[in-house]
Amino acid sequence: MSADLLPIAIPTGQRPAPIAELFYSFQGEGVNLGRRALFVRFLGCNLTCGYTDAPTSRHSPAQGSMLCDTEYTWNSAKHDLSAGARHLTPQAIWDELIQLDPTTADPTLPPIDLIVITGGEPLLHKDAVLHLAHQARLADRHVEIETNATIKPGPDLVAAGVAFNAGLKLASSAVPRKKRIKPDAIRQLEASGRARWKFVVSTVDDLAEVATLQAEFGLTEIWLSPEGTTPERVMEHMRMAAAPALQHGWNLTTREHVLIWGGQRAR
Ligand SMILES: Nc1nc2[nH]cc(C(=O)O)c2c(=O)[nH]1
Ligand code: SF4
Ligand SMILES: [Mg+2]
Repeated sequence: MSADLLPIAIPTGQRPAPIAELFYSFQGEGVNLGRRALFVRFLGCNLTCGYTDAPTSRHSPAQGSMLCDTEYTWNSAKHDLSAGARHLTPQAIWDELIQLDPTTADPTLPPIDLIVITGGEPLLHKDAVLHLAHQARLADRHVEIETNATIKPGPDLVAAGVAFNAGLKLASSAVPRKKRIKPDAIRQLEASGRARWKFVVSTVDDLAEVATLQAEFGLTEIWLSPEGTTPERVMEHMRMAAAPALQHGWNLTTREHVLIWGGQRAR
């Protein structure tokens, strides 16, 4: 980890935050694809991908083709959010992560140097995320935050040295543009120099919108990610996106956990 970062001040805020799951897997997407990682998944999201508004019943039909693959973190009309969820202080989250790390039980194993913080939208729980980022830095582990890029990360989190997998949502999510495109947040993330822009794609219309957003906001590092919770859909959308990605100078990730485990939770 680079030594040019600001000094660390561990915040004292230890308000409990809602956790959907903690798990150990491979980072299934992006620049660290295939690396072993410890995952923190927070509950709650400020968007409703697949729906224009928060669904009111379990039968509310989806309006978008891009569906959220973790509806169990926010869609209370369809899921009992309290089932299996826990409220943990940021330090308790960190302590459990360390217990999940197989290196803790067997120090002969190579250490896990990556922590992935996801949701839902993890930046709704910024104090907890900041605490985890500081602890990770002290332990010389990298942090990637999977965010929907609608919330400004703030200078503290940027100074903590985390990377942002900034998953801007497209029209195919059915979320109104005003809610999913927040120019100030996008600019702050881009200016941090630590944002990789991730777009979940399944159609050529999605690709055209990626090009428009890239030009509008001057996004530098773009990753396409194939929509889907089955290996077949992931492969179909990778094949659709491959040639345009090469042509535009975009990277293309797979979703390794879907190829291996389909849509299973905590994988
Ligand atoms: N293995 C694995 N890698 C992931 N990368 C980002 C994930 C996410 O849900 O944000 C994810 C996930 O759910 N599983
Ligand atoms: S931003 Fe992510 S977690 Fe939130 S609804 Fe959209 S896909 Fe789901
Ligand atoms: Mg996922």
